[in-house]
Amino acid sequence: MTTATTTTASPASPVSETTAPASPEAEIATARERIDALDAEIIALVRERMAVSATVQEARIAGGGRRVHLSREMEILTRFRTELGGHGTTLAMTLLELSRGRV
Ligand SMILES: C=C(O[C@@H]1C=C(C(=O)O)C=C[C@H]1O)C(=O)O
Repeated sequence: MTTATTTTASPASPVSETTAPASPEAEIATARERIDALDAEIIALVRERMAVSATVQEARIAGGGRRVHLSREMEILTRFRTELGGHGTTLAMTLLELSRGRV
């Protein structure tokens, strides 16, 4: 006969209770490693975005259209502003300039 095992939910905690508190220096070093990893991912994503954007632009130009599509850019600017505020607009403008050059 099998007996049911009961599990006790542990309280949500971002830090293990068995781990001693890290020194400020160790905490900073760990956080900076994560920042460096995130930055590497962001840079790879920006490069991928530039390549995908170039595909769209080349297809449109091959079809007789223009490189720039302003209403689509407005959608992107609005999304970034909605999510991130004024700096989101700045970030989106930089991404657009990286992706299609200066207009
Ligand atoms: C990639 C496109 O072409 C251009 C580049 C854009 C972008 O990088 O997001 C957006 C609009 C266009 O100016 C598109 O129309 O989707």
